Amino acid sequence: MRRKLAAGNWKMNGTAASLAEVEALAKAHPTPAVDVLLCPPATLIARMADRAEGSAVAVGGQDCHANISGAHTGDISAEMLVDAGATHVILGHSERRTDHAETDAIVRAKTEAALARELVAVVCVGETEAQRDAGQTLAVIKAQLAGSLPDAGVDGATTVIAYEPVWAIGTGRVPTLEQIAEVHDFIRAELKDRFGPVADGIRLLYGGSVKPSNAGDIFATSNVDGALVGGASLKASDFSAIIAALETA
Ligand SMILES: O=C(CO)COP(=O)(O)O
Repeated sequence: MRRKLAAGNWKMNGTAASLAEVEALAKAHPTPAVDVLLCPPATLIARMADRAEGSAVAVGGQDCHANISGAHTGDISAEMLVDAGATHVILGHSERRTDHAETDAIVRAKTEAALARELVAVVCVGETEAQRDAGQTLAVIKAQLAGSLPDAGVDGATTVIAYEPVWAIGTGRVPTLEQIAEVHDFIRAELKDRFGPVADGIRLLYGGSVKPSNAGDIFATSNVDGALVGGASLKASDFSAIIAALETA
């Protein structure tokens, strides 16, 4: 049985004042029936980890470098994330793939670095609108999974996959439940093909315009084990409602 996961990605949002949201969230869910994760910008990781200590809220990064240290101005290593108190890291988000030209090979190298430092890797895949319109969705997901995941170390304890259709991120547009189920079932089958029975333990998150109003339906969908939430994770009240929907799904 996979334990469900509600993950929030704050992206480039949040300052010290935002940490009050973490305290509110921790207070609202002292013993949640699902895992809860918040991934703030790098500047807030250590402070958020301090505030979340002793609570059920885990803290993660939004990216890490493939190397452990060195001359990489502006970058952060997996080891530094661990040192700051992170237990997870989002890798290969479509905004990183676009803004920083991250290829599948780069995402794979970063994932290897994360797994080597025992960070749970939340690896993101998802098609653009043009790719969906061209009927390429499953082929795109297949290639991203094949290229972004390492051969060794991937299992339910170490790795989470987030399916985030690029056209659904921040747009208020959500795929139909059938479309979500099709992709999630496909991802599960691909993971089983490559990794065998351990693939059954890998959580599959849906991401893209998840709100309190649509979370219940999405969480009832085949092979959806939680969500990677952007905008609606910034306010404790919204994210809390999504956590509650996941707890009762
Ligand atoms: O990209 C996302 C999470 O990583 C989704 O963002 P939104 O929930 O704001 O659409």
